[in-house]
Amino acid sequence: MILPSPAKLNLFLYINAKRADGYHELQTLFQFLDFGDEIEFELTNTGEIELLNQIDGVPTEQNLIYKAAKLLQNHTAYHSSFGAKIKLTKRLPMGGGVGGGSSNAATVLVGLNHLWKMGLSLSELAQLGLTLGADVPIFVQGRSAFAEGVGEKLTFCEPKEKWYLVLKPEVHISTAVVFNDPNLPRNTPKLSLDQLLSRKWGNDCEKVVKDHYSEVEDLIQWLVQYAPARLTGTGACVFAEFDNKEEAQNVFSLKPSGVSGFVAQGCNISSLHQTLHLFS
Ligand SMILES: C[C@](O)(CO)[C@H](O)COP(=O)(O)OP(=O)(O)OC[C@H]1O[C@@H](n2ccc(N)nc2=O)[C@H](O)[C@@H]1O
Ligand SMILES: Nc1ncnc2c1ncn2[C@@H]1O[C@H](COP(=O)(O)OP(=O)(O)OP(=O)(O)O)[C@@H](O)[C@H]1O
Repeated sequence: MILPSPAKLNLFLYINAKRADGYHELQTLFQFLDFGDEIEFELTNTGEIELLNQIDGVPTEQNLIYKAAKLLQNHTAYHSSFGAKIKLTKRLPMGGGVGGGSSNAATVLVGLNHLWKMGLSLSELAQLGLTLGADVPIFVQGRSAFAEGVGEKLTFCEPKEKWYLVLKPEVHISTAVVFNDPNLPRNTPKLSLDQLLSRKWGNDCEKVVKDHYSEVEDLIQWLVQYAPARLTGTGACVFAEFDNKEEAQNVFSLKPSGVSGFVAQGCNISSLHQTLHLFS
């Protein structure tokens, strides 16, 4: 079985506080894209989790695909003979702010729960997923949402499904480093979703990321000539929104050299959940 592992954008992202455990309280609007990785599963009865390909620089034990499969496997001893061979087709930039690793973890949790017939609900899987990363629950739930807490308190909503040009400069940005930056704004007042929806959208990480990475600043400056543009997550990807695919593709064809990217449409039901008919 082959399942999609889509990207997300943070259409806005505000940081409201730093918690005692070091994590930050956020208010963010997540939407999925109809573009992402793919994960192929073959069931086995060996009890082993085998990754058929590796990600450069990520040891198997740290690969979120492996961690998610082990987490689910260890959740009930009853299923201990269930194993899987897993193959990843990677298209999403790593450390890009489009949630590739978290999405991979969620596709494995939802996919193996289905294939191993474990019967866990999406809420139970989201709770398990939160132990792997703050962005895993949204991918498990599979519906666009306004997120609070560290990203796990979800209010589902349906932002316009616009077309996006997503571009990545040639830099890798660590989420932890951005959140640890002393100059990061951490006190944006919490607002209601209605208040946030009616304002111009922004990302509190953008200024510190631009200050440290001139490539990000330059790319945003270039993109805003054509359309509203900003950072997703903690970067490095930036995105611009368009009303139709042609306009997005036109600007893509003009992109500066050394920059990679893709054009995709926002979607309020993730391609994973559409494939598994989870909401039909
Ligand atoms: C920036 C976002 O992508 C927005 O969607 C997410 O909040 C990040 O989610 P993620 O990549 O799943 O992040 P995690 O792997 O859980 O955390 C990586 C590191 O980022 C910091 N972190 C992350 C999320 C959060 N709400 N506050 C934080 O301070 C912590 O230092 C943590 O050690
Ligand atoms: N299956 C995986 N796919 C991608 N990255 C993985 C995976 N497993 C572990 N990682 C590690 O997680 C790091 C972050 O990867 P990811 O692609 O999720 O970043 P991101 O898009 O910035 O995420 P976010 O938007 O959630 O901050 C990588 O640099 C890599 O070391």
